[in-house]
Amino acid sequence: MRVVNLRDFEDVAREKLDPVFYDYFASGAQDEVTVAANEAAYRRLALVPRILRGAGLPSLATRVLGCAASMPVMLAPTAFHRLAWPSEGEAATARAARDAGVIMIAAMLSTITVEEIAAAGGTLWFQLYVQPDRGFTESLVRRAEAAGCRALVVTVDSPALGRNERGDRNDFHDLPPGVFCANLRGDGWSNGHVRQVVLSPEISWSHVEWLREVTRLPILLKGVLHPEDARLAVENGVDGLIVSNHGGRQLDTTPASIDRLPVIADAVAGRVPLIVDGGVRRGTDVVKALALGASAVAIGRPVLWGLAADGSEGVAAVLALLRREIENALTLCGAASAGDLGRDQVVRQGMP
Ligand SMILES: Cc1cc2nc3c(=O)[nH]c(=O)nc-3n(C[C@H](O)[C@H](O)[C@H](O)COP(=O)(O)O)c2cc1C
Ligand SMILES: O=C(O)C(=O)c1ccccc1
Repeated sequence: MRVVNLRDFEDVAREKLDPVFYDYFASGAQDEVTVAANEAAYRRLALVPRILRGAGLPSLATRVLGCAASMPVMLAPTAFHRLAWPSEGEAATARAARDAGVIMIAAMLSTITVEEIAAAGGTLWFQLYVQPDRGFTESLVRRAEAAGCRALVVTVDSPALGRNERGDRNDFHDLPPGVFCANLRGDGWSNGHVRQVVLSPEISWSHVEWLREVTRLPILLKGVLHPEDARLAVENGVDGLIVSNHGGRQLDTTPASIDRLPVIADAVAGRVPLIVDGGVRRGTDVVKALALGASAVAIGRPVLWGLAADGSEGVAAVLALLRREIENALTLCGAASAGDLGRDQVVRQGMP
């Protein structure tokens, strides 16, 4: 099959993957209302091009929290890459990210260690699920720092695990033999089994305050949907926000993340950069997010589809396709860069 866009990669991946692993990657919580909503919301937004601006070819390069990126797209943290590409897992993903010049957010629940991921040499941020054991949490932060990670992404939409019914039907509750949560192994605390990860309802702003003391890395909160929480985050010294519903995998029936971006952008009023993820599949989706106030987007599943299809080269192909689409969409919008886009260039389809 000839692969010409990001969605095509899902078809290739579905053919190659163990159906249980495919379901793990593709699925969301319960009725998967939010999974569908994330993509549907982009379709309901319309782009209004400006004309005759003589913008020339657009420039995609950007900086987010001091990190240079060749385009405003990063790799969202996703667990368990060795389920998609058993031989190398996250190492293959990290090479593609490095070669494309994009930021990879390494998941705490990676199947090789953060040090092994960092060995690729690209720009890495580290995603953390705060564990009730503060000593253990701090040791993870120190490892991420020592490995050269440039920001800490604290996932805050997971006071419990979402109810994944495809996983229940498939009886998929732990990793296959030989695959582990590599960062959680070998210090006596854990042997790397998924069940030992605590998604705790006790995590609160006090943990964010504590992390602020523990590390000098920029801290982003991932999974913000309420503007009041965005305001509180800024007041608590957070450096950036990821507007996200976890790709519809946590609380089902949350709004599409792109539909929350404008209210959150109003609440933070430019004080910290915003990243949005969930349902980004097209260059036009990226342009809509940028016009509505995002500094960058993050992509989750498309990276896993590329990885499952062809390892590092598959991820590289996904990023190359998306880059071309963003360039094309910006050009057709009359914009020389993201900064040229106005919020007035995104309207609701069907509205004037
Ligand atoms: C298979 C899979 C595993 C994920 N694992 C994590 C994780 O460990 N930590 C986290 O913060 N988000 C995790 N996410 C959520 C992603 O970071 C991101 O929010 C989401 O995938 C974006 O939606 P998209 O897949 O539609 O691009 C995961 C998502 C998927 C699909
Ligand atoms: O699958 C996920 O989305 C995820 O974030 C997660 C959380 C806990 C264990 C495994 C994966």
